[in-house]
Amino acid sequence: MVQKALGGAGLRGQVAGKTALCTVGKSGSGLTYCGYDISELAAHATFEEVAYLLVYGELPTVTELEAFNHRLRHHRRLPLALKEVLERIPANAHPMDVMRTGCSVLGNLETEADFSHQDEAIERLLATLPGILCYWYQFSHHEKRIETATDDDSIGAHFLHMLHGKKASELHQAVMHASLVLYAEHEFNASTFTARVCASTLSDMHSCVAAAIGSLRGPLHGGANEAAMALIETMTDAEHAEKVLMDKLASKEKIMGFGHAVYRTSDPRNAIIKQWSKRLSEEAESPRLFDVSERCEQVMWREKELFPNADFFHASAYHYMGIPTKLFTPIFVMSRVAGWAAHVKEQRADNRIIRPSADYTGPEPRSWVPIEQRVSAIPTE
Ligand SMILES: CC(=O)SCCNC(=O)CCNC(=O)[C@H](O)C(C)(C)COP(=O)(O)OP(=O)(O)OC[C@H]1O[C@@H](n2cnc3c(N)ncnc32)[C@H](O)[C@@H]1OP(=O)(O)O
Ligand SMILES: O=C([O-])CC(=O)C(=O)O
Repeated sequence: MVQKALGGAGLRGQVAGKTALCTVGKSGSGLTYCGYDISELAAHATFEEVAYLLVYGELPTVTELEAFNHRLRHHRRLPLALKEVLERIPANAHPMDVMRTGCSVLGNLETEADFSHQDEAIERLLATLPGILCYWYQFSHHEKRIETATDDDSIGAHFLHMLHGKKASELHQAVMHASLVLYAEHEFNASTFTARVCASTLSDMHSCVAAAIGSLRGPLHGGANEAAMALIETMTDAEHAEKVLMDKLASKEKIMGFGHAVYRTSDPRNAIIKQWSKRLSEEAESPRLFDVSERCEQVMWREKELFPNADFFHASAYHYMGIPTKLFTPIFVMSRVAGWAAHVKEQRADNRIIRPSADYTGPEPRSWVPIEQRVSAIPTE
């Protein structure tokens, strides 16, 4: 017998499986990765340490981290065939489509032979996704064929180096670490659940990650950081921000970067990225974007009791680092691939195909009608 869906639309509140990777909103607003609080990880860990924690289950020792970092640096070079595909993707393509295609092409060229090679596939994806994005971006926008094998110590610094053509400052490297740590993992969010559904069919790692990229692309999920930027850049100052938001709320528009499916009072990642955005605004001596964002936060709480999620202050932070808006969501991919891959491993380790049921809402059984006797159901003009 089909059970009626608990928790209503969107499977909200339903437990759909087990994970040892992450808790979201357990104490109302908390977030942990493998038992470590997000505020501690964002303050002390590099992104690579967090990726290691997720993929291998424990924080690395000094030797393990050195070896991991070495492998990630060593694997940055893109295969020629992948570069040739990237060169054919036009400049007006959506960069998330570039990421999805890049992941897919890599899967063709370096197919995960069997699950005993999953860690190699994961490390290669972590190492190459920034290069896939920047190689396409620089070629399609500036006709430059860049070298994707930089000697930067971290994935964040490596990305900024390829994007700007010079080494990133200490501050920008620190912001990238925090940002990538914050985005790395979030339990059964839409894109991770997509990856797990794909993994549950015993599919390969690249298919799981490509499917997850497709889910992350939408503005209700990862795409919200770009949509938030599109909103705040229209705001000339805090007073104007107030007016824009009040008009939008009056016309029942959704404000991207606010609200959450699980957290009820705050998203713990917000306070952290907000602090970094403030630091960057001070460095840039350009407070407008930070000020309008802060006013948005006040208005949304006052009017709707909605709070900024991880995406909202990421918009101003990334903008202050000179990152083009359309590259915001792909950065989320560079980070979340660690979480997706960890979930794929977890699913594979204790698998049963994910196949829920549906409440049927269609017509009662009816008789077959031969085509010549059918009356069109489409209204004529
Ligand atoms: C990293 C991430 O993926 S974080 C999420 C990024 N996404 C966004 O920022 C997009 C904007 N936010 C949203 O669309 C939603 O808040 C989601 C998708 C994140 C969560 O959706 P839900 O779980 O369905 O939201 P929830 O049930 O809390 O919504 C409650 C009410 O608040 C409203 N609401 C929720 N978010 C917003 C918002 N950003 N702006 C205006 N109203 C909102 C809903 O429309 C709903 O109103 P209703 O009861 O009159 O229909
Ligand atoms: O958990 C969610 O639904 C969305 C989210 O914040 C994330 O994936 O980081």
